Amino acid sequence: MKKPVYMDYAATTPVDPAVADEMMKYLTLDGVFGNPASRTHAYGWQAEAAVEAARKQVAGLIHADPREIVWTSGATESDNLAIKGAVAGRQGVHIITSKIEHKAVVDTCKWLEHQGTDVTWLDPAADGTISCEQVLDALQENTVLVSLMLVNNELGTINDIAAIGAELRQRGVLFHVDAAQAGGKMAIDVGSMPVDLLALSGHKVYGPKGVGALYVRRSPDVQIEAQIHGGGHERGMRSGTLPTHQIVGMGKAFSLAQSGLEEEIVKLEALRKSFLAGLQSLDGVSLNGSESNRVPGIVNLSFDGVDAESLMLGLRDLAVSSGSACASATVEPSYVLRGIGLSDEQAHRALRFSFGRFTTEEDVAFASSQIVDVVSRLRAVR
Ligand SMILES: Cc1ncc(COP(=O)(O)O)c(C=O)c1O
Repeated sequence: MKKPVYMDYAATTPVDPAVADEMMKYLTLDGVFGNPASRTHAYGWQAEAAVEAARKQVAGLIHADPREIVWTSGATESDNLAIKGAVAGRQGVHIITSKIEHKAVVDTCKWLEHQGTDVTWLDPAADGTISCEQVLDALQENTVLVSLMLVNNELGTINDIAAIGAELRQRGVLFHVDAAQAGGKMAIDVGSMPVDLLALSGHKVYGPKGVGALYVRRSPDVQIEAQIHGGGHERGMRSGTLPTHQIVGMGKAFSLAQSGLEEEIVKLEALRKSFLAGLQSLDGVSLNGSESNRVPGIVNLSFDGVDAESLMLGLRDLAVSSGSACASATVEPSYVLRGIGLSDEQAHRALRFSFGRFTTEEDVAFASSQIVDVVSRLRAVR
């Protein structure tokens, strides 16, 4: 069976072949399979050296000090560690987040809310962004943390994290940023972006699933409570034997992302233009989220008069996502699209198309022609 054209890079990316090759060297007896925490023999030392080299590569992409990188199992865990770790043991505190964060942040903040933490849930503007003023207006004397995403996973929109961070730094409020969808898609420099905690994921950047990192600023020094206890790995912040092959994979993936970043952005911008140009013959198509403040590889579109579920069924030769979560038998409209002001009906008409490193001009031309055909057909039988 011919595989559908993959247009769901925001869900996950294929592992780059160069990354897979590198990972294979860290698994078997003839490779570096030791436990990086084994201090008594060369097997451990070699594994530890590989982990530290990868730490440098991941730090490199965001211009951090390698000592500021804590390995985790993915951005979900990084978000949990950052948010719970910043609030742990503090009574009567207040935190701020938005209604369109990823579930890893939303559900973590809801859990804290149930434990008694006061949470302000900001409403984004219709373009999908949160403004500096909104954050400043929501601050209270007891605010200890703000958590916002850099790039929204459903819309591809970018928040002005540098401006918000500068204000929060002045006021001594910790700033956590979920950058899972930003890594490898835009330049990130923690030198000019005053954030304290920043979550990254391996599998969104052509690395393996099941590995991620949390950037924890050293200057000024940020203290968080560990959420997983055990052998005291990662300077006590996250215990558990480090998965050398996963970490080496994430390191290689991040170094490829760094060296190819500019070229990749140019390529994705061109693909996006071609994709949208291919849809020009259709009317009643609207882009969800800001026109300009966005990464090029994620495009969320609503099609007037067409239900996204039917559209997806018609687009059998494309792998896309609706951004809706299936809860039991009913398909809930995306809370992100509802969050930017779309009605349930409008949210049900949206699909997310995301492309990446291995997408070709032929792929996007095929995708847009399929969309034109299926949307026209569905509209004709209304
Ligand atoms: C914005 C955002 N945050 C967090 C996550 C969770 O990342 P992971 O799959 O590495 O746990 C994702 C992945 O979908 C995401 O898009």
